[in-house]
Amino acid sequence: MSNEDNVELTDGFHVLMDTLKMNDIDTMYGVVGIPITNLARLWEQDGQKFYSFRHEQHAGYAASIAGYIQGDKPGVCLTVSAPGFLNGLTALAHATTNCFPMILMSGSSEREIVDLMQGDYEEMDQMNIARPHCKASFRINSIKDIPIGIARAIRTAVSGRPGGVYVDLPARLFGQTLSVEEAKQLIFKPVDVTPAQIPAADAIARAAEVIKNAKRPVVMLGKGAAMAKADAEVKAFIEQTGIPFLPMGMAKGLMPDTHPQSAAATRAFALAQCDVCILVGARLNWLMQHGKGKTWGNELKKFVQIDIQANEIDSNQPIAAPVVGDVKSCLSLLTEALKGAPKAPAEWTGALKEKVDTNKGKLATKMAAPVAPTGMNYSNSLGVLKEFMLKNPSINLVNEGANALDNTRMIVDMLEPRRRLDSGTWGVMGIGMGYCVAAATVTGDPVIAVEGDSAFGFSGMELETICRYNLPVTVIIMNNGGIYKGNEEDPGNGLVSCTRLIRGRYDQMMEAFGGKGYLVNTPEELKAALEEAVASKKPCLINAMIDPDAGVESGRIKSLNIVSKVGKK
Ligand SMILES: Cc1ncc(Cn2c(C)c(CCOP(=O)(O)OP(=O)(O)O)sc2=O)c(N)n1
Ligand SMILES: [Mg+2]
Repeated sequence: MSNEDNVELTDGFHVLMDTLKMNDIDTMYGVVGIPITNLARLWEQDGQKFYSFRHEQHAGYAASIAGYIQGDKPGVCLTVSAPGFLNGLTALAHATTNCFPMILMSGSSEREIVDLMQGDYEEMDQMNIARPHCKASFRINSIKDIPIGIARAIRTAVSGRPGGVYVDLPARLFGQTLSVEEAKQLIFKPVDVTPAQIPAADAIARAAEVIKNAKRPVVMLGKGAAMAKADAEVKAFIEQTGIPFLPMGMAKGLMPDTHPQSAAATRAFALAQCDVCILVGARLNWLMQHGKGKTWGNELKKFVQIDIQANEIDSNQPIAAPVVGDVKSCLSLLTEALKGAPKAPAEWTGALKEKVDTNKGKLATKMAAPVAPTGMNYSNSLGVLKEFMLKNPSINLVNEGANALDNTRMIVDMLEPRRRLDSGTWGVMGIGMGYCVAAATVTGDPVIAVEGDSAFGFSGMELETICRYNLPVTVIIMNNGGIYKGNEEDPGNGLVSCTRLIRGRYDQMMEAFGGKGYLVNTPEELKAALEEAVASKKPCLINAMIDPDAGVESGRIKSLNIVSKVGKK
């Protein structure tokens, strides 16, 4: 395109696309509509990937977990203005809470109309609405600012503690033009967006001293260590020190769950009895009972905390040895400082090993239990998946629900890092199908999703998306016919229990979109279906009928559900 001076021109669409490509971004997840449909069309015509979803929240979850898996590059979600932006905002907040690097880009109304509240099409002050829910919120008003605006968004999303960034794109920006020459001068790739952040020498010395004097140390591995891809550094530290480790949900597989130093099978005993806990990219939040109470033996432990965010230190408990920096740098230096130090005391590691072996024996008995007439339970069904994943470790495992989440996390061992992708810090329901699309498209590996039947309901329509892109995804519905359980009595007066669901034929839902559905009632049927489904590399859904009475209310966080003191009035 050129103007009367015969100068070759480009426009906002192409400067944005060229800037994203310059930063190795070749994929967007989203839902098209005014004013971004033609951006998505041009993006695909340029040979880039656009995964078109049925709801922006799931496109956003896909972008959030794509960022987590990639680590040094954010996932990108593109939405229309106002309602589309708001649908994506939950996922942006989820990314920020979980420290996943993600960019939400939404088309928007023009400032002058929004600021005078003159009633534009889908009018909303999106940049300011997003700001409290993400690391940063930018608006790009001029075509010349696109390169620096995207560079800022990428660096903010991936550097330091990663998180979500919002980029507001007023519709008129796309129609602005600029000479191709000038655009070439402006477009750049930011240098070193995830710089090493080296901890202070005295912090390393202090932490090494605390660890050397520990009688009953334990390491807690968080998803921050998994996302940092500190696989080698974690292995070296754990094996040189001999210290037992506990992985948080998404850190499973960073060290194989079958490793002899894993204390996961006796987490409660390890946390209550330890005297020093070394937090590696893990926060002392609600998932760890804030580092206090009976979980921790009702006594203050000595904490060593490795975290890239300085103000995470002392968030819940005093930290005896804070080590602020990136996980790789911190662990390498700490391992060096501990060279030659005695390993963790055999008395402690032996006591843990004994407990681990006992608890694993109990679980094995539960997994081998015969199926009751009322259906499989979580143990004898997930025992099948446990065996399958041990034989096929390079499969992405997506997981959400309550009992479906807690039991899968406890029963199914992970052998590889960044393969277990779950509800994360918020315990949000609805991440399932979006995560499946991203895990399959980012890694190219098969995906298995273990879904509570209620959790699946939040994103179930994206089965059509999964079928449209013919992705190697096997969804297992743990169908107990309810939220937590499926047998709660109806309250009478023709009302239906608030926790009950239809124990439906989700397998037929998958068949409706051309995928393969299986209905299974026994572990044997589940095993056969799982093997066939994953081998097919096609979209499949296994509807696993689970005893409605098998679960417990709210999994292991029942205490968070306040119960009325006055009962029914
Ligand atoms: C967005 C959202 N809504 C509601 C909830 C509350 N919730 C809900 C609705 C869950 C579903 C539990 O039922 P399920 O069928 O998925 O799993 P199980 O029946 O196997 O426990 S777990 C849970 O915390 C949530 N965490 N997130
Ligand atoms: Mg359920």
